[in-house]
Amino acid sequence: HENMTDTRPSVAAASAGDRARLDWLRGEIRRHDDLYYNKAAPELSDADYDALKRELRELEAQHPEWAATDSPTQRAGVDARDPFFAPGRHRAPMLSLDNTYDEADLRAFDTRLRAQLGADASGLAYVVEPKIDGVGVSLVYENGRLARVLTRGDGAEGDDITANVRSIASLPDRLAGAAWPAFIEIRGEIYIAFADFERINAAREAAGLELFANPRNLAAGSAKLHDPREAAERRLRLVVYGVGHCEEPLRDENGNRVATQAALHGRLRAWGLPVLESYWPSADLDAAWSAIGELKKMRARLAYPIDGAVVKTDAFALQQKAGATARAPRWAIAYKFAPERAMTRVLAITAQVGRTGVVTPVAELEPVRLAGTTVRRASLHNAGEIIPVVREVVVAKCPVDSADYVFPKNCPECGAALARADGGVAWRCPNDACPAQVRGRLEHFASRECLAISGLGPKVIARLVDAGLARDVADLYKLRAGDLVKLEGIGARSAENLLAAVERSKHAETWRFINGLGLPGVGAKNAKALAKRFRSLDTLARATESEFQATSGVGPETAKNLCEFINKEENRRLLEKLKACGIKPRES
Ligand SMILES: NC(=O)c1ccc[n+]([C@@H]2O[C@H](COP(=O)([O-])OP(=O)(O)OC[C@H]3O[C@@H](n4cnc5c(N)ncnc54)[C@H](O)[C@@H]3O)[C@@H](O)[C@H]2O)c1
Ligand SMILES: [Zn+2]
Repeated sequence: HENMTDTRPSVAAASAGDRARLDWLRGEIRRHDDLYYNKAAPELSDADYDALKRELRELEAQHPEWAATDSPTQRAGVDARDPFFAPGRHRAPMLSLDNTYDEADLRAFDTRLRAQLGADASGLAYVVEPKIDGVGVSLVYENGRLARVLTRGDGAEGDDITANVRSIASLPDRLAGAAWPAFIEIRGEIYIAFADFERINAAREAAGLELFANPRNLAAGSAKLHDPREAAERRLRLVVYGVGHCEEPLRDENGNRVATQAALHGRLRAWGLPVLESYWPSADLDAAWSAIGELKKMRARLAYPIDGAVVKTDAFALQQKAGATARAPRWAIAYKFAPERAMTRVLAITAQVGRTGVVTPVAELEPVRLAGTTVRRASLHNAGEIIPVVREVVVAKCPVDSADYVFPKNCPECGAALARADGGVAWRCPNDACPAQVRGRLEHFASRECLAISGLGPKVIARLVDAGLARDVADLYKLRAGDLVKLEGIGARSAENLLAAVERSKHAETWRFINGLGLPGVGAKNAKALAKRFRSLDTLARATESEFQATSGVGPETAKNLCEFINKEENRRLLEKLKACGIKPRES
């Protein structure tokens, strides 16, 4: 799979090759940044992403003549801004952290820092903290009162998400005790506990909604919801670990200066803020390294998901002396844990057919604990921190009679011969009437980002399709109570509720229908842009390729595919059928 999609030139090539590789890396990293920050749909695990970034950094170091201020290595990772929220300026910039997966790098960080500090290096000690895998936030307290909570944004200006985090019980409206400065930015992390992550994903699975890839994605998405009540249901949590700008020197209740990171944790706690469960004051890097080992061992027992450790210079005076680049402080580094691995038995491999007919193999596993969750299934295709992936076959452990897995030649649902599009890597079921595809299209249509039809989850949809009551999305509008109650598990009451929800959806916004139709290359964002441009489904159905291309966010490839899609006979018929069923999308 990787080899087939990978068109990058070989690393071994000489200077011209280096330049090509560098350009490829910059483009590829930008693409993954967009997927991660703007679409919340990363294709790579963080470890794989960080490896690309590291390679780019090394190439740029070897070739200073190719430096560019707009290179992805020069920016603090931008978490996308949303104009829905009021902007808020940070008094001290919110930076990123340099990171590594490698002990030697960590030691090089110590050597570098000592060289920079010169004579002061004799006083260098560290604090090791867990690196919480959530969303960085800045809590601004004015005269002891919470004034606002900002996201990192581009580091200089973030989004004011105060309304969404008000529901966090551990976030005090007033700082406790006294001796708080008139103005202070407190830095911390918003996160989602594993238990809540699993609860929310289970509910989403039952409702036929798309799952969140990991707790960090869920936290990021929840912090930016446009409805504070909905955000409250996600049960966001908070932990704080630092200070940004502060109007006056920090003091404890006895008037003594707070001069170290370790002492700061005590101060934050005294103010009634939720602090780290554990942190490790470490006299030198050896001590820090063994602290990291301890942290790793207790990883699964912590209240928050973590992706590594942060090693920070303890003394504020030395932090100041070391300073920061535009991207990250020089006095701290993140040591990230490589994705966890565990060995288990593959019980079976099932081939799943998606909404567009693409067939993907999934390994059914003997349940195994990994990264704090129980893993029962793993993709044989994808990658990602929590989305489990099979990395290696332990041949020595295979039973003697085990046989190679043979990818099916026919669709496991309808038996049609699988086909591969020209140049594509995916095998597809070519049968548009394939029950798996029909179910997939209906699930997508009913999902929250589309028509949001409550009560129409995967189970109900499977029954409708099995009973022949729904062959396409328009059939949903022809359902009758009499037919529904004949289905297993559907009573008169739920039939009535379902029909009411279906009826309501007739008047949903145009973009929801556009998204629900499953146009190639179109998600919620593009659907909104298309709705804005064409206003009605009728106009959209008459659009030309160049009109599609003039829509913001639609590239030439998507424009071509859209044109093909709307001109296909069966899609035209579906639109006519939807109209005949009385749908009346409203502009929004
Ligand atoms: N998978 C992908 O395609 C993809 C794409 C882009 C970025 N990413 C990931 O996103 C990350 C880049 O984001 P980033 O710049 O925010 O870096 P980061 O998240 O790796 O580290 C910086 C952040 O750590 C947080 N943090 C947690 N605990 C902390 C503590 N105890 N002390 C201080 N800070 C703490 C802070 O919010 C800080 O902003 C990278 O690790 C990268 O792997 C992945
Ligand atoms: Zn099929």
